[in-house]
Amino acid sequence: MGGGDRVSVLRTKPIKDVIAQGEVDGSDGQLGLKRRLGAVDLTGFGIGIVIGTGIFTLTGIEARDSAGPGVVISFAIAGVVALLAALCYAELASSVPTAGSAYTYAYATMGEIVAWIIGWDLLLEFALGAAVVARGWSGYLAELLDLPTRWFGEEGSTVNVGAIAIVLILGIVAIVGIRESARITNLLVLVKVAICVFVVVAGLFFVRAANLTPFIPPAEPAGSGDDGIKQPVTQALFGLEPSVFGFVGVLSAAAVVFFAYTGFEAVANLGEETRKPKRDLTLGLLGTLLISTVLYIGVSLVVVGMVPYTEIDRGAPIASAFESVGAGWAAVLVSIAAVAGLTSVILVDLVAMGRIGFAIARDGLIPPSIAKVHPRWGTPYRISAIMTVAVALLAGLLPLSALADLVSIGALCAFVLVSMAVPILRRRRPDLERPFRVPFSPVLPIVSALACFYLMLNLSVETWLRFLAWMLLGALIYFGYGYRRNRLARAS
Ligand SMILES: NC(=[NH2+])NCCC[C@H](N)C(=O)O
Repeated sequence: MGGGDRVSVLRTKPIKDVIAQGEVDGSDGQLGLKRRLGAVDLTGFGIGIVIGTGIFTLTGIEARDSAGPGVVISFAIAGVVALLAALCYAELASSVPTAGSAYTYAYATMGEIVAWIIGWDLLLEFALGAAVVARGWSGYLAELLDLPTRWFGEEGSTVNVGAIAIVLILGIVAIVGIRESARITNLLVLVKVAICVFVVVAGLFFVRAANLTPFIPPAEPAGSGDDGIKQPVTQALFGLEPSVFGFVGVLSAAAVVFFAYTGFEAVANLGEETRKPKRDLTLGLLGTLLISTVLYIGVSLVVVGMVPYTEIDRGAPIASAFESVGAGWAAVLVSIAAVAGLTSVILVDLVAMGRIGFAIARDGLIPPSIAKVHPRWGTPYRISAIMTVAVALLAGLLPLSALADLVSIGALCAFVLVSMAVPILRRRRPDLERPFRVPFSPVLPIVSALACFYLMLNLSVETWLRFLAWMLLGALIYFGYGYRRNRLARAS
């Protein structure tokens, strides 16, 4: 199944090459990473990147503007869709452990151009994920410590010093070592998960049934806000009347809060650094998703149960819910959890981003010299350093909060393709060893792809246009460089 007999943009990378590449040991000094992680570390990285801005801010906005207490159902729906994608990831990651995740699976199944599209898409998701959250981190810290918004705030700051600083510091941690990154991530995860559990348990005492009825407020026409390129693609395509609340509101909130689940795929990028990848990648991916879904449902239920949805705070819904019942001290804890959460999200985004870039550069689709692994730290330090600086500049100079949807569309696009890769790989390489198998294939992977695509259609026309612009830039780079210069092209 080599590429030589195919139109070259569709050439595929033989699966045995993919596996051999992943097994190169970093200690040879060459293009290989070192195996230093176990199942707990992987789950730590997963929860590290998942629980962050989403639960701490989107809960309030979506409950108030779109779903009411039904936002709990939105979190559950988004969690189920993410879980379907995670099952598909688990099958591919455990049978073909790599640093490139979706990019590499596509290279082995759907061909080079699709691989490049996913790789380029993942770079967008992870780089922008880090930048958007760094911006939020800075704003949160400014509020907590009363820092000047000129340098730290979201609005009106020219150069966001806080965002640049946090990206550079965490970028250095990511470069210095995967063990160091794992230790810090695990610590931050412990803090935020403990506080989330506390929020759920303590919050239950303040839940009032009256706040939860009606659970899904009746649908009503939306205000005039969502016109033109701001409207969801579904609405633009099918001419649906814009409405909020009701079941439609719950669904559109599910598309937005999906952001809160994005990032778990980062675990699949650590396949070459895991000691027992065949077992632990599955545990890491599914463990992350199960724990996060339970916590999200618990936290959102408590928030809408404590405060009438019409009065929920848009900026800091959880902290102010506790303030409103006179437990202001709990609000401090919640702020600590938020800062810990956002910090770990940025760190894991930077770690994963380096692995994706590493895998692409190793294949020569971008210059292979930047894939070099540091002899002592065992990390792809060149590509990580280049991308960290790029992310710091982005986060420092651009008001990014509007771009969070671009992170979601990037994740969803990868999920669609990963889901499709599962049945394709089963037919092409039927006797590959598969430590984990998605149940009910191909039905479940197809449902997963359709559900992710449906959520993509719920994002705005504007987001789609930006996404297409990024892809166009990618096409220029591919045909200008990678198409001719990559390893498979040179070998044929
Ligand atoms: N690669 C990413 N998708 N990064 C962003 C992760 C955002 C995270 N799920 C949150 O709620 O804050």
